[in-house]
Parts: sequence; C-alpha cells; structure tokens
Amino acid sequence: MAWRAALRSKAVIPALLSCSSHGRLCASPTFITQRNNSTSPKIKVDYDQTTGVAVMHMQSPPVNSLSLDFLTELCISLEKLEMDKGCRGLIITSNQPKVFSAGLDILEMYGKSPEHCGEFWKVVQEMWLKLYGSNMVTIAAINGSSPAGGCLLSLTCDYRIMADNPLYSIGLNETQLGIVAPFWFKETMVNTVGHRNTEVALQLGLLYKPAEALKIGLVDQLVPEDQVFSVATQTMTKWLTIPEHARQITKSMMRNPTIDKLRTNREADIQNFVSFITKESIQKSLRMYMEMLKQRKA
Ligand SMILES: CCCCCCCCCCCCC/C=C/C(=O)SCCNC(=O)CCNC(=O)[C@H](O)C(C)(C)COP(=O)(O)OP(=O)(O)OC[C@H]1O[C@@H](n2cnc3c(N)ncnc32)[C@H](O)[C@@H]1OP(=O)(O)O
Repeated sequence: MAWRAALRSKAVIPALLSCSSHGRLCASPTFITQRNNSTSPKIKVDYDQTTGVAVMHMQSPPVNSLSLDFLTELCISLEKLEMDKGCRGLIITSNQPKVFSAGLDILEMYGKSPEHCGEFWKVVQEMWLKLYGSNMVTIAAINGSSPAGGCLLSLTCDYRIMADNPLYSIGLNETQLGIVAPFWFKETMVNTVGHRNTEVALQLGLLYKPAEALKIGLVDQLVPEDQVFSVATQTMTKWLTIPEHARQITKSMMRNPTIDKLRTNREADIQNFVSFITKESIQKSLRMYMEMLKQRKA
C-alpha cells in the first residue's frame, strides 16, 4: 500500500521521528489530512472532536499481534492524531475478545531475512517512541491478556485500567520464549514498577494476574470487565483538566532520558536485535514456543 511504502521510505521516517515528543510544534505536513473518524483493517480510530479524545480500537484477529503492517498502521494513526491540535487524549483498547494484544507477531521474527527483521524492529521502535513520547494523555483500557509487546504497549501509556478477570494476564514474558527484553522495554518497566520488581519479573518472564499486576503497580486500576471503557473515559476527563503545557513538560521530564537513550542508539539497537534474533538457537526457541502455543490449543 502507498502509505506503508511512504512510512518506510527514508524520506518520511525522519519527519515522523522528529515529531515524537513535540509533534505539535514540528509536525511534518505529510499526514495532516484526516481529522474525522477513520477506519482501517487492523485499527479503527474514533475521534470525537467535541471532547478532543480519540479511541483506538485494535481489531486484528485473532489476537492483535503486533505485525509489521499492524505497527505501521498504528504509527500512521498516531502521527495523524498527534498533529491534530484538537486531539488531546487517546484511549487504546481491543475489539478482540479476551485479548488486548498478544505482543509482537512472532512470525515477523521467525524464518525471516535479516533485512526483514531490521525493518520490523525499526517500526517496533517507532511505535514505542511515538507512544512513550506522545503529547496526548494516553490511557490503556486493557480488556484482555497483554503479554510481552502487548504489555509494553500498555506501559507506554500514562495510565492503565485492566479488566478484573483472573483469566487474563499481563507482563514482559520474553525470557519464557528464550528471548531478551531490550533495554528500552526494561526501562519502561523500571520507570513504572521499580528496579526490583522489574528484575524479578524479567528474569522469570512473569505474567501477572490482574490482582498481582495491581499490587506491583503494573496496572493502575482494576474494574469489572464491562466498565473498562467507561472508567477509561471518566479518567481521561479528569486528566484533561490539568493545564496541558504543565502536564506535557512533566511527562517529558519523566520520560525523555529513556527516550533519548533509544533515539541516539537506534541503529545499534536494530543491529543488536537482528544479530540476536537470527541466531540459530534463538530461532529454535521461537519455533518451540510456537509449537507449544499450538499444542496448548489442541
Ligand atoms: C547482549 C544483550 C543482547 C540483548 C539483545 C536484545 C535484542 C532483542 C531480542 C528480541 C526482543 C523481542 C521482544 C519480543 C516481544 C514479544 O512481544 S514476543 C511475543 C510474545 N507473546 C506471547 O508470548 C503471547 C503468546 N500468545 C498467547 O499467550 C495467547 O495466544 C494469548 C494472547 C493469551 C491468547 O490466547 P488464546 O485466545 O487462547 O489464543 P491462541 O489460541 O493461543 O492463539 C490464537 C492464534 O494466534 C497465534 N498467536 C498467538 N500469539 C501470537 C504472537 N505473539 N505472534 C504470532 N501468532 C500468535 C497462535 O499461535 C494461534 O495461531 P493458530 O493456532 O494458527 O490459530
């Protein structure tokens, strides 16, 4: 698709990058086209201009895995919202039953060329840079399980509201797949739940039930499943009463050290990822994990 090619082209990526933390001041005009509701195959964005709040519904069956296409679409949607001065808040939720997001699409990392893996990782970085550095108030309405990259997506938001359903879990479980959460996943978690909780969680690849996640601060609030969205909306209203410039500067102050670390090391981080993920032993671990997923289903 033209937009996907555009996003990946060298000419557009720097323009997108330059807007991650101060999008309203330095926005590239590339994507200032759409201000009303938009639909797309993997993500549906409802934007209410009267409240200034957009809702991003992830709708990529079966489990909202974060594929290259999904992430590209997510980045473009974010870019559009970020550049719209009237859009001040974003709620991210899932339209798939029982799952918020299954994390990075394993098939993008298994049996793929180094070039493909590099391209994939670049858009994973891009998603994180855009969301973690967003000027908008961002709220994750977590209405299902949210492992690994799904947990990261939640952690990039300013506030997390999760369905109080013990069947769901959330956490950075990468080590269970035989892979390693990179430093910016780790730091996003440290910034949320502290060093010790992160150390234990990452080494063991822990997936937390909602009550445990609340206890360590991985999520901020548990609510009955049918209230996740309404509580997210109410919470958004409260956050939007805070003077915008003061809140945004405070957010940048808290997050920029981590953001800058990735921004200044992007290429090296891509090289690390590619050389790690294409190792034969890691590929074998991913294959075994996928087989385990299929067996669990059978
Ligand atoms: C010196 C230091 C070096 C360090 C260098 C570091 C470099 C970086 C290293 C690499 C870092 C990578 C970081 C990775 C992050 C990730 O996000 S990896 C993905 C992890 N995800 C998971 O573990 C979740 C797996 N899925 C599930 O647990 C369950 O699917 C679910 C989400 C709980 C939902 O369960 P259920 O509703 O029962 O659905 P299923 O039947 O299990 O699944 C339906 C189909 O979907 C497929 N699927 C599930 N998850 C994924 C996925 N993440 N990717 C691709 N496909 C997925 C599943 O196999 C089923 O498929 P079918 O059988 O074909 O229907």
